[in-house]
Amino acid sequence: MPSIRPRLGVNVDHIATIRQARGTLYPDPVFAASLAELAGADQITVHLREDRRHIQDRDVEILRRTVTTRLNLEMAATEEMLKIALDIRPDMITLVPEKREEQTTEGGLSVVDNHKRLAEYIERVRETGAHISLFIDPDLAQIEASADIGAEIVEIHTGDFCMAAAEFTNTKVSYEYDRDEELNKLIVGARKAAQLGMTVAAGHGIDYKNVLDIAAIPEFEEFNIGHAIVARASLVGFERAVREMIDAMQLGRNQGTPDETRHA
Ligand SMILES: CC(=O)[C@@H](O)[C@H](O)COP(=O)(O)O
Ligand SMILES: NCC(=O)COP(=O)(O)O
Repeated sequence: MPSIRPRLGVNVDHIATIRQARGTLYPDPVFAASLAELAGADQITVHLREDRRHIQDRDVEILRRTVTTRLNLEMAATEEMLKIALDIRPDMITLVPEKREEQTTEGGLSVVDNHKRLAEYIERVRETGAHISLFIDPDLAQIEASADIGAEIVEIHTGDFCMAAAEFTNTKVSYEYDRDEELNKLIVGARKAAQLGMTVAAGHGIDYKNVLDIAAIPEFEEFNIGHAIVARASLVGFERAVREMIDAMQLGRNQGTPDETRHA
């Protein structure tokens, strides 16, 4: 496998989280997106949540006009979001599950349980002309169901592995997961999705350390990373934070996954 680094989609949601915390006009996720692109980001990702807790409609509208790479709109599979997507026409749409009360996205879409509804919804999303991605858990049944309903891309939820890989955390969740088991799910899931002909992306909870093992998995062509980059940017600056993530992704990709960890 070539050691070309995966594409980086920089998620600027949490720049908007800081802005919304005080109801100010700053910091502006639009400016952050431009800085990310200047630093080498391949894509800008935003999640327009139904409760508008961070990204606002105005952000998506301006980003559509200013992003020069690719705009990836994450959204719930609702009528309201479809209308916005048809108006905005992002380059890529990632369908994600959403719960109002969650602190952050807790799991992937259940394509298995919502097969018919999602298949019909995807057909309507195609009218936007966007590439369509489904955010799913590293679960073989979900991956097969995604291919079955015609997903071009799947973004595999890396959150459980990232929690398991966390050495220090202020939550107890990390201890519920086994690191190697979770990594193996990503390896096997990414391989399966690629075999089924889908482009494979990774996202959620990825930081400067755990990215090394995930980027080593050659089937992952794209990463969407937000919280860790925004957190680092608050201390070292946005462009540097993006460049350091790109370097870490390249390092991980170069190191590769040892064959003995690639269980079928
Ligand atoms: C779908 C996903 O993993 C990200 O978009 C994540 O949702 C970032 O935003 P939140 O922190 O609001 O969940
Ligand atoms: N889809 C995942 C994403 O866009 C960013 O998630 P996170 O890095 O903020 O956890």
